[in-house]
Amino acid sequence: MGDKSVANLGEFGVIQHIFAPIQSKQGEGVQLGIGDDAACLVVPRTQDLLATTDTMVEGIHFSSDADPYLLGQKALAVNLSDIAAMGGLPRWYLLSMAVPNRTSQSWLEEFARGVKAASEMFHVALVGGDTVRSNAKIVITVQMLGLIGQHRAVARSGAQVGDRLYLSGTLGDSAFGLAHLLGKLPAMLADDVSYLSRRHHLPEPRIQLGMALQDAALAHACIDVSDGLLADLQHICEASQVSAVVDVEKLPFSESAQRVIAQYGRSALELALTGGEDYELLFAISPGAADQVEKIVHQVGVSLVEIGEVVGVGERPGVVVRQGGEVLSIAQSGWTHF
Ligand SMILES: Nc1ncnc2c1ncn2[C@@H]1O[C@H](COP(=O)(O)OP(=O)(O)OP(=O)(O)O)[C@@H](O)[C@H]1O
Ligand SMILES: Cc1ncc(C[n+]2csc(CCOP(=O)(O)O)c2C)c(N)n1
Ligand SMILES: [Mg+2]
Repeated sequence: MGDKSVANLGEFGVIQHIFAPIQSKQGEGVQLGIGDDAACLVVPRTQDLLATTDTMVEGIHFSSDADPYLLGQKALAVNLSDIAAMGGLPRWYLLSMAVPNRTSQSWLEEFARGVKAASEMFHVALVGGDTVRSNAKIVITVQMLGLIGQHRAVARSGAQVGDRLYLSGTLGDSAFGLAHLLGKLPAMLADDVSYLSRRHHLPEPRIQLGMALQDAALAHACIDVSDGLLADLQHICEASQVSAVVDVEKLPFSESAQRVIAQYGRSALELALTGGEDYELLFAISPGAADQVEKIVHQVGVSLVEIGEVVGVGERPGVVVRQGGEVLSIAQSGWTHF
């Protein structure tokens, strides 16, 4: 197909030749999939349905020269991460694209190859979508549907005073990778650039962790860190009507991130806490449940560290960051679109 534009294929050509082949066989629980006016899905009687959506816009969520294969994987990963944060099992998804005429067929094919790779890796089935022309930028929307036991969804609103706050994986890698790509934080070792930019382009949705926490009824509240640790912790605080204290000394940083912070100091530290797109799980558990956390670490093979605690609400819900006994004042808590 070379570098011909998608305009050569036409709307139904794009669906038939590029998107439909992502789903080569009927997914489990799919009564009607791609090709009808709506998909028809079988939700088992004993389960609740989780539904989430995330949009990615060229120039806002990814640069025009981003690798379409990785972008396809990321479009799914950010949605899978939201299902993970609820403790559910992702099952089905819809994919909607607004595509300008200038887009090449090979770009779209690579994108679809990335979507297919992620959907096979995480066992989710494409059941529909929408394909339209854009007069400017590429816009990608995924809606992810998942299943969870009845009334078992882990909300943001259950954090209790005295709870310990835990974070999976490491913090700030994605923000550092992006900053370097955008020409900020230029001084980095080549190995760090490749690790950090990979963490930016290819987040790992913590599905097994979310399900294990839910299964053990361990997390009182959970959120995935997409806007930044401080912003997303603030969301838990507001939903739960509590406040939180985070200790910088406890935060988990990768070796690459530690080198960036050593090089750039306070501004890099603030970026790690506020940059976002970590797609790690942040959750609150009872102070007596630390042993169970260790079991889950072994079960799912993802590191979990205690980063702070839940405190009384005070005047209003808020997050305090402490370092060496002092309170750090950080102006921006995370990413906002407007
Ligand atoms: N246009 C909208 N209409 C209805 N609900 C919306 C709309 N935009 C966002 N929401 C809802 O508001 C809540 C917060 O949305 P937000 O997009 O910040 O989710 P998030 O998981 O915190 O972030 P991310 O978008 O990075 O996944 C979610 O419950 C979402 O479904
Ligand atoms: C080119 C480019 N510039 C900036 C960013 C950073 N960025 C965009 S959206 C977002 C938060 C999550 O989005 P949402 O809340 O929409 O899920 C972040 C941190 C990027 N990824 N690419
Ligand atoms: Mg989320």
